Amino acid sequence: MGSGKSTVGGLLAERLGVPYRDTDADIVAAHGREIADLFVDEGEAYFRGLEKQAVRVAVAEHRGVLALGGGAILDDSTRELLAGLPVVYLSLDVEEAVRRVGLNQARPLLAVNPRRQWRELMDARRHLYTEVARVVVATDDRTPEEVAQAILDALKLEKQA
Ligand SMILES: Nc1ncnc2c1ncn2[C@@H]1O[C@H](COP(=O)(O)OP(=O)(O)O)[C@@H](O)[C@H]1O
Ligand SMILES: O=C(O)C1=C[C@@H](OP(=O)(O)O)[C@@H](O)[C@H](O)C1
Ligand SMILES: [Mg+2]
Repeated sequence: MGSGKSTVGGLLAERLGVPYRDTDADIVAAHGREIADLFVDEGEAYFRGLEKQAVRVAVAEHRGVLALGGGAILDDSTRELLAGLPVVYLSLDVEEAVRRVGLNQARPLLAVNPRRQWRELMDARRHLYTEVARVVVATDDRTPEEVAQAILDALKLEKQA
């Protein structure tokens, strides 16, 4: 959360001349409810079920850049689905994450004590991000444009003619 997946994903797609898609946006569009409302009204487990399905559909039909929600890789079968794909892990440190999204109402998992919550989530997830990623790109001290360029360099990608 806050590493810039949704922001940089759009820029990267533009640079590559391919479509961009975000599974959180797909869930909101399909269910007509914001992510925070789904968490509060239905609970995290319900949201994770929708997310698992949204990732499946997007990976099957989308050809372009796909941004996932930060918790999508908690699901074993989602990690299996991502194996072999050019997955990018955008990293950042806790202080920068809190600056970007601390106490952000759209992110229910950070709504209370964001610094501690973010640190705990990362301690639990870091090994999963590393497991699924083909490349890791640090986003601290980089603009979204610089992050997009760093991804292109790391994956050795360029726009097709
Ligand atoms: N490299 C960056 N430097 C500074 N702010 C950023 C950067 N990338 C994203 N942001 C800002 O951080 C917030 C979270 O970005 P977002 O793309 O929604 O992250 P994610 O999808 O990983 O949670 C947004 O306000 C966005 O403008
Ligand atoms: O890390 C998480 O568990 C979550 C990350 C969010 O997406 P971003 O990573 O795009 O903020 C969103 O899916 C939801 O609030 C849960
Ligand atoms: Mg996002």
